[in-house]
Amino acid sequence: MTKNSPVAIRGLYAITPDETDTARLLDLCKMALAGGATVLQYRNKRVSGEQAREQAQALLAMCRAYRVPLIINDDVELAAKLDADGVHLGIDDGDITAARSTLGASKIIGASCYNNLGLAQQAARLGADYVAFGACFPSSTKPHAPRADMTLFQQARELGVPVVAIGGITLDNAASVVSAGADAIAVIGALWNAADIKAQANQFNQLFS
Ligand SMILES: Cc1ncc(COP(=O)(O)OP(=O)(O)O)c(N)n1
Ligand SMILES: Cc1ncsc1CCOP(=O)(O)O
Repeated sequence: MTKNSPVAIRGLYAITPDETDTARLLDLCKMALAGGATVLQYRNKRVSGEQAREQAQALLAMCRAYRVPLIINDDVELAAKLDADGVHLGIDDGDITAARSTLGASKIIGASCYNNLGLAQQAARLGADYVAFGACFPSSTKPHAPRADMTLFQQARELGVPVVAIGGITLDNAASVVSAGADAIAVIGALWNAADIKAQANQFNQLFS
C-alpha cells in the first residue's frame, strides 16, 4: 500500500484488544473492518515475540483485503519486517526520524502527543503523518493516561496533519470529539465491548459522514 494521504486518517481508527487467542482476535477485527473501520492499529500488551508477529501478520493480510492500513503500535522493527503500513510511537518508543529512516517515506508514522501541543509541533516538523491526543475522557483501558484538553485539536489542525483523539471515547461522547476538531477517533473498549461490533463500528464512522 502506498502512503495514505492525510484524508485516509479519518473516521474510526480501531485499536486491537489485548487478545491472546489469535483466532478470536481475527474474528473481532473482521467485524470492525466489515463495519467500516478506516484504520486498524495492532496493539496487544499481552503478547510479544513470535505470537505478536503472527497476529500482526494475519491482521495485515486481513487489512489488505479490506484496503485498510494496518499500523503497528510501538514496534518499528516489527512494522518494517512485515511491511505493515506504519507505526504508532509513544514518547518512549523511539524517535520519528529513526522510524522514518527504517520504514521509508511511504509509511505512516503516528505520534502520541498526550496533552502537549509542543510535542505535536515537533512531531509534525519531524514528518509525522498524524498526531494523537488523549485521553479525552477517563479510560478504563488505560486508567492512568493523562487527560487531554480537546481545545488543543483546533490548534493542532493548523499543523497540517490529521488529529487523532483517543481515550474513553464512546458513542455518547464521540460527537463532541469530532466537533472539537478530531479527524479520527481511536477506540478500544467501546468498540470491542459492544454486543454488535460491526454495527458499532458503523455508528462511529457515521459521525464523519
Ligand atoms: C492512535 C493512538 N494514540 C495514542 C496511543 C497511545 O500510545 P502510547 O502513548 O505509546 O501508549 P501505549 O499504546 O503504548 O499504551 C496509541 N496507541 N494510539
Ligand atoms: C492507548 C491509550 N492511550 C491513551 S488512552 C488509551 C486507551 C484507549 O482505550 P479506550 O478507547 O478503551 O479508552
